[in-house]
Amino acid sequence: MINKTELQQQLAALGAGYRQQLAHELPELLQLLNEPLSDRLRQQLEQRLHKIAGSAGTFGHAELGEQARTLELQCREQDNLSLLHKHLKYGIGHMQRLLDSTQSDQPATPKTPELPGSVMSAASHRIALLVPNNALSAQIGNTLGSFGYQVHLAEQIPVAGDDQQPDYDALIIDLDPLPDARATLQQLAQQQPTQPLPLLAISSDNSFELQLLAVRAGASGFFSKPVDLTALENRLENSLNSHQQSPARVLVVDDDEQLATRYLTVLSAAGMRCEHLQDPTLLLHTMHRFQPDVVLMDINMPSVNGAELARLIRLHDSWLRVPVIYLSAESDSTRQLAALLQAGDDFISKPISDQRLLTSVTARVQRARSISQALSRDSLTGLLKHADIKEQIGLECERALRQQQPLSLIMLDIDHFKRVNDTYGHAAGDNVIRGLANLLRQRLRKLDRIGRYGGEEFVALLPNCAANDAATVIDDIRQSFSQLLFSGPEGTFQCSFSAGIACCAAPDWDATELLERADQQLYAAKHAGRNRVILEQR
Ligand SMILES: Nc1nc2c(ncn2[C@@H]2O[C@H](COP(=O)(O)OP(=O)(O)OP(=O)(O)O)[C@@H](O)[C@H]2O)c(=O)[nH]1
Repeated sequence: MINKTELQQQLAALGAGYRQQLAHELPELLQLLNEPLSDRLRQQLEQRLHKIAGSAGTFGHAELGEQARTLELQCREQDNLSLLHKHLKYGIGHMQRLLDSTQSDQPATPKTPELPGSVMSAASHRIALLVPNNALSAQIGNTLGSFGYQVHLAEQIPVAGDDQQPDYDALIIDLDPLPDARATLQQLAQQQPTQPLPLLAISSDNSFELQLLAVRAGASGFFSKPVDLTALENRLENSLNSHQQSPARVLVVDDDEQLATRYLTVLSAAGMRCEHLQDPTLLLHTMHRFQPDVVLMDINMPSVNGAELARLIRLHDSWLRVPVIYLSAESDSTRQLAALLQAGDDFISKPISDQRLLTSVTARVQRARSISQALSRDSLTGLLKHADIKEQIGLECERALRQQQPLSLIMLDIDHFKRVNDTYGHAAGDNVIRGLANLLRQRLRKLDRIGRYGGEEFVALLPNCAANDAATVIDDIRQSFSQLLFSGPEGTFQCSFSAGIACCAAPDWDATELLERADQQLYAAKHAGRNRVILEQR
């Protein structure tokens, strides 16, 4: 991701290019007015003014853009051609003067947009622990360590560095031993950066007042004592996930190359992945290849209009969840509504400021992602549902065969889970399921696929991973899981799981029965006494 200075330089270069283009375009428009105004000429002028009206504001020439919009409307509505001719001549001359009044070596650059916090990679998260009680801090440290977090003990509130980026990803704080918990929370509230990092507070004081102070300090979790450690880890993971999502993917469909480049520069600088599509005939191919989270669509393009393209996207079930936002210089609200009725989700009128563009796209992506998550993910664990993980098995097998790489499939089942439910209750059982799901997610790689296959049964797919390596990884996770302490009404308890592994690899690439083969190994592990991993021998 580029920094603020680089972004400013890039925007300044784009602004200079745009200014140069206007410096050619305006005299050309004036030249056209040397001829009498025909219907064809009037149409041509309307289109060219429309383009300026939609872009000038974005490049910092707001007044010039408004003048272009007024003239565009006059081209559309004024029947008296000689009067129109006079208005156009005067108006375009005024635009020329406005352009001249901005220094060519200092292009009118709009305010640089605020960049959201940096997007983290999948690397293990660093957690600062301000928990002076040794026993509690050891319990939390051990549990989080099992989940793969790097835990650091802090003696005082970690202070953000000069660049406002603290060297930890989340803070867990026990308020009880502090001399003044309220003052500490107030101090935290004051030093919050624009995008606060996850904060989890622990206290035996459950009062409304303290919880409110915690919220003001940016807390995303509040835990009473005794602390339910797996619930704490679960909240930590959710907070980190919403804080550090993978970059948004934005497809910009616009025939105006300069404007599209500016959108791409602004959005990319905020960490988004962007593509510009100029040739509408490549739309379906690009959607398929790039898989955008959101499409920004121009309305008026030479060969096809944006509403038609939005309808084309909506013909396909797999893209129903992708929002289409029209970015258009169309100011007529009846036409805007007509475009929305055909397809599409929102309308943003050009010119659009960089900040508004960023905010609109970010909000749309977040909403589309949470809807998609709710539809395809299991609500208890956030893992893929049965049908989705089965689909992934098919896709990953095809990919493994194509790339001639091994693919390991692991089936896991929690041992004697009925007994857990019967002894500690269904809610405690749910906590165990969630704990195993989080452990798998934290310890496996980003490219691995994990699904909840049945009640307490899970499937993990490890691409480009040989059977022996998969066995080592999952056995390590098995040991960590068996050491986790879960909380029930009668006190704490521990659980274990059994796992079976099958792999398709050279020279045998048969992937069709992979799931069944892993299931047989799982059955063998249960039969051999549980709490073990059995690898298919071939
Ligand atoms: N708490 C909770 N329990 C569930 C859920 N889904 C399934 N279960 C329970 O999981 C238990 C599974 O029990 P069994 O299939 O008999 O197996 P087990 O007791 O785990 O024994 P082994 O697999 O042989 O080690 C059943 O009691 C289900 O009711 C869930 O979402 N939450």
